[in-house]
Amino acid sequence: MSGAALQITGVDKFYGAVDRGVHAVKNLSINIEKGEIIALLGSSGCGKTSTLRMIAGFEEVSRGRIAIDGREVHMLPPVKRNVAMAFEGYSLYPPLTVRENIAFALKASKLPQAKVDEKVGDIARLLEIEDILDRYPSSISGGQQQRASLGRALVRDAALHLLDEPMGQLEPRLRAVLRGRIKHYIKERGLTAILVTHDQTEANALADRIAVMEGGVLLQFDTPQTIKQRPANLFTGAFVGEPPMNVFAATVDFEGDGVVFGLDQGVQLRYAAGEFSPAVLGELRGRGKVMLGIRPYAVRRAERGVAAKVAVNQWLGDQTQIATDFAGGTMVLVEHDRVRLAPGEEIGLKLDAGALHVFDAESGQALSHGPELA
Ligand SMILES: Nc1ncnc2c1ncn2[C@@H]1O[C@H](COP(=O)(O)OP(=O)(O)OP(=O)(O)O)[C@@H](O)[C@H]1O
Repeated sequence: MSGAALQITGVDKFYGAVDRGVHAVKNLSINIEKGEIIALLGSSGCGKTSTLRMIAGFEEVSRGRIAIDGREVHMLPPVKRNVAMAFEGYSLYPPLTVRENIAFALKASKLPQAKVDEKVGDIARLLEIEDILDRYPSSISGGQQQRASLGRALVRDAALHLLDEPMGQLEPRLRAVLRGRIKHYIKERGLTAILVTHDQTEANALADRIAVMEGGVLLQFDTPQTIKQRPANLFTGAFVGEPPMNVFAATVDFEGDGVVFGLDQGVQLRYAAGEFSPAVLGELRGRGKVMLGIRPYAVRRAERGVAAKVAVNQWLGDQTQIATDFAGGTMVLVEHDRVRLAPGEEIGLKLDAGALHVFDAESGQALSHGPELA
């Protein structure tokens, strides 16, 4: 069973009757290696919390199997699964101080008191909660409770650390600082962690691999870089990346030695056939329609490019985001310098073949990324 820390095989979750209730997680299979940090990423209601709760044992598995460290656990209660959890609603014990709450998690390890004190001190420093260690949960803020709960989970020795939106209540500066520290802490100790988040920055910063979910279905499970550069489908392409990928419906035609994508309002994007591999050309041939995606960072201004009209131009202090009216929709581009363009100005856009993502018009499955097949 090699180094698999977690194996989820064909798992379904129904709330209510099997096959009739709410189908929250659909035929999920996923393997996680020891020492990996995984993010379950998706919009509200996509099934990520249900997945985490099934791993923890707070929700029953309707179908399928879950194994931790090679041992099937889906029939076991939470305490028998050897998992440490920081869950919203999995609250601190009110009669114990923050220090006692965190130390309590170390009870089973039977460490000498000095060692317990050291561990509690270390994690409190890391999470910036040293000053509230002797306070009770009812007298600290939501963000402090969240960090205390995270500390309680992280100090524990466990096969899996499950973190549900662990920094959701923290302000952005603290969240950014803690992300780096938590990642370092987890990696240094070789822990295996699964994080639920709807914040892609958090997923990108913390995770070795991201599982993108939508409608209870796992859409892609890969490194942050691959998900950005080679999204497996239109949903992932549009969901991951900020600002989001520009997406346009297009017809495909072959004219002479070239490929022509026809967009709304008669806009045509023309490419030499040589800009795509023969396999991509084969994939495009015979397809009436596709969806085209291009990231805002990859859209370039060019005098003789395709016409677009500036709608909104915003300088964000470190980048300019320009939204243009283009082919009956909106094409957003990002430049690193400050760009002075007024709304209503006409500009030309260049969409390099190398930056085009082509998706099937019906299924949304990726067909090609730049010149290569998906
Ligand atoms: N106890 C429940 N009873 C019935 N349906 C539920 C229950 N819990 C979740 N669901 C439904 O299951 C689906 C998945 O919910 P889940 O909480 O797993 O999503 P999520 O991606 O974690 O969302 P969020 O980010 O909002 O927490 C949703 O349609 C939700 O309404």
